[in-house]
Parts: sequence; structure tokens; C-alpha cells
Amino acid sequence: MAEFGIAAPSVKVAGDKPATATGKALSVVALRKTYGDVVAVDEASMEIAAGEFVTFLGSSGSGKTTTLMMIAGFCEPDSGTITVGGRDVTRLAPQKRNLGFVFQQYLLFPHMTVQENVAFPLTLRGVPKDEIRRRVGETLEIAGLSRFGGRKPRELSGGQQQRVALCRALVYRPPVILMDEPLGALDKKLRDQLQVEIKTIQQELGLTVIYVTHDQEEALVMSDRIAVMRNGLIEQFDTPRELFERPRTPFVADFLGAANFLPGRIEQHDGENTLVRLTQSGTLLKARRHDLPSGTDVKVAVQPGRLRACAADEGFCTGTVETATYVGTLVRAGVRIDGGQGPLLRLEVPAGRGPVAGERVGITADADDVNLFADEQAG
Ligand SMILES: Nc1ncnc2c1ncn2[C@@H]1O[C@H](COP(=O)(O)OP(=O)(O)OP(=O)(O)O)[C@@H](O)[C@H]1O
Repeated sequence: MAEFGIAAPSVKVAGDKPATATGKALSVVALRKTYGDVVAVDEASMEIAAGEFVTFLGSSGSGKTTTLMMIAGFCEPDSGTITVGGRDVTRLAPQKRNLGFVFQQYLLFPHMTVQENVAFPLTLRGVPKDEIRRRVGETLEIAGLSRFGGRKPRELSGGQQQRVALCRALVYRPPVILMDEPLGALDKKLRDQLQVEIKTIQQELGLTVIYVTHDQEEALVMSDRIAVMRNGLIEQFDTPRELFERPRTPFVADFLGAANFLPGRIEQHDGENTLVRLTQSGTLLKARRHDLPSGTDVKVAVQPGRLRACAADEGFCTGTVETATYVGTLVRAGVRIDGGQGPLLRLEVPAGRGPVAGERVGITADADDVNLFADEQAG
């Protein structure tokens, strides 16, 4: 077993880049699981580097938990392989895979103190008592729980109990820690705080984490890479920035940023850009270059935060503001495009510069923020 110590090499995550890899921590090849007619996970494949924080993100029933449970060993795949640190663990029992788990339910032993709970995985492995005391002390300190070592779980808040569960997973330094909606039972403020704490510990200790959530913001805040899942398939596996700015499918564009979609047809290509004739307004829009031929029907996708209001008739289209809602630092506006029967175009603009209901506005966006999808890809 690897020596435990908080002096593990510090892994700095630069911007949205994956953490520095020191090798492959885990790989999954063509993993598949069916329940009768339901394909819960369909040929999922991915490689996760040591020190990476990877999130499975998707709506309910998309296959996130099933994938995680197959990695954990609690659910047997129909086919495919799972490798941890180069070792094929596909048919091994969960306890032989040496992975750490943190679930939404804390699953702490109620009759044991915090110290005893955290010590449990080490006791199970026959680690000497002195060594256990040292490791438990270090781990509780990392999570800011040193003062609570003698308490029973019921004497702790939900957030503190979840920190204890995290410590119990950390204490034997497994090569990979699996977390299934660990913050799901906590209120928003505590969730925000624990997101930062977990991320900090993960980076400082260089841990490899696989995390399941259906919360887009949580995934964007915490992850080096996100696997967006839909109907058992991994739709895109990428950095948060790539997913947000370069979604490969309309589903990803919608799921991560609630994109606006506008129908149009490619008119021509112009260097770095593609010109699209919008169906509703008949006007021209400059998008990021897409190699579809002229005349192709497309869906134009732009995130609400990447649209700007400008003077009427100066943008790529003009319309009337129907709704303008103040939400703290932002104004969310809904604009009815001239000539259009479609849904309102949604804009998010800094409060103070927001348009007001009834105002005539032009709409503009940088071409690089406008993505195109072939029409048959939509939906
Ligand atoms: N034990 C089971 N028996 C039958 N069907 C199952 C079982 N477990 C999962 N499924 C089905 O497999 C699909 C994927 O479920 P899974 O729990 O992996 O989704 P999820 O993305 O984790 O959803 P959630 O966010 O709701 O937990 C769903 O259609 C689900 O109904």
C-alpha cells in the first residue's frame, strides 16, 4: 500500500486543463449493462489520468450511477473491462479493487466515534495501532475535523458527517475515490462550501476522483473533465471549457448552458467564419467556421450569456424585449425576434446594462461564440 502522508506532490490545475498526469489511474473499455430491454450503459469507454477530477454528468436515468457502480464492483457489467492502475479488476469483488467511496447517504457507523469511523478501513486492513492513530489524526486535520474526533455521528451536522465520510475514504489513500452525489442531501450554501473543500483536498493530495452529479454548475466548478451522459451513452468527454464553448452535440449545448437554438441555412464560408441565413428573420449571422457545405440546414446555438443587446437594426437580428427579469448581478431578458413565431431568444446581460421590457433591441454575438449543428443532429 502506498505510504500515506499529506506531503503528497501538490497538483496544480491550470485553468481548465486536466491535472498533471502521472500515469493512467483508471480505464474503462466498452462497458455495457442492460436491465431487460433497458440499456443502462452502452459501450462506455474512457481513460482517466492520475490526479484527475472527472465527473459523470447527466439527467436522471442517463446511466451515471450504473457506470460508477460497475467501476466500484457493486454491479456486474454484461461486457467490457475496467482497469485500475494497470490491473484488470472487472471480475474482482469491491473490497479487492481498493477504491474509496463516498455516497449521498453518509453510511457512518452510528455507535462509533468519528475517529473510529475514520479508522475503520485501516483496522480492516490490519494496520498497526500507532500508524492508525497518526493517519486518522492527519486526515481529520485535512478536513478540519480534529475537534470532533470523540463525537458520535448523530452529534454532527450533515456537512460534518459528509466530511467524516470523505475522511474515511481518504484515510487509506486509495488510487481512485468514487463519489456518488455526495452533496445531494445538503443545502445550497453548504454544498458550495464543500465543493470548494473537496476540490482543494483533491488538488493538494493529487487524488483521482470520479464524481457523479446531475448539477451542471457543480460539475463545472469541480471537474478537470466531464463525461456528459445521455441514455446510457457518453455524449462528450471533455474539459468544462470545451463542453461549454465547443459542444459537439445540441444536447451538450443545451444541457450545459441552456443554449438558444435558431434554425438557419449555411450561405457561405468566409475565412474563419461561416455565414448563416436565419430562417425566422431572414438576416445573416456570422458563426464559427463549420465545414458543412453551403445550402445545409443548420441549428445555430448560442448561450444566453454570450448574446448582447445593441441598437436596433445593428445586430444580426432585431426584436422586442418581452421579459426582463432582474436576478441580482444579471438581467435575464426574453426577446421576440422580428418575423419569428419561435421561442423567445434568451439573453443574460450584466444588471445595469440590461434592456427593459418593450424596448426595441438588436442582438449581437461574437462569431466564435456561435456554434452550428447539422439539422439532423438536433434534438
Ligand atoms: N437494478 C435495476 N433494475 C432495473 N433497471 C435499472 C436498475 N438500475 C438502474 N436501472 C435503469 O438503468 C438506467 C440508468 O440508471 P442509473 O441509476 O444509472 O441512472 P442515473 O443517471 O444514475 O440516474 P439518477 O441521477 O436518477 O440516479 C435507468 O433507466 C434505470 O431505470
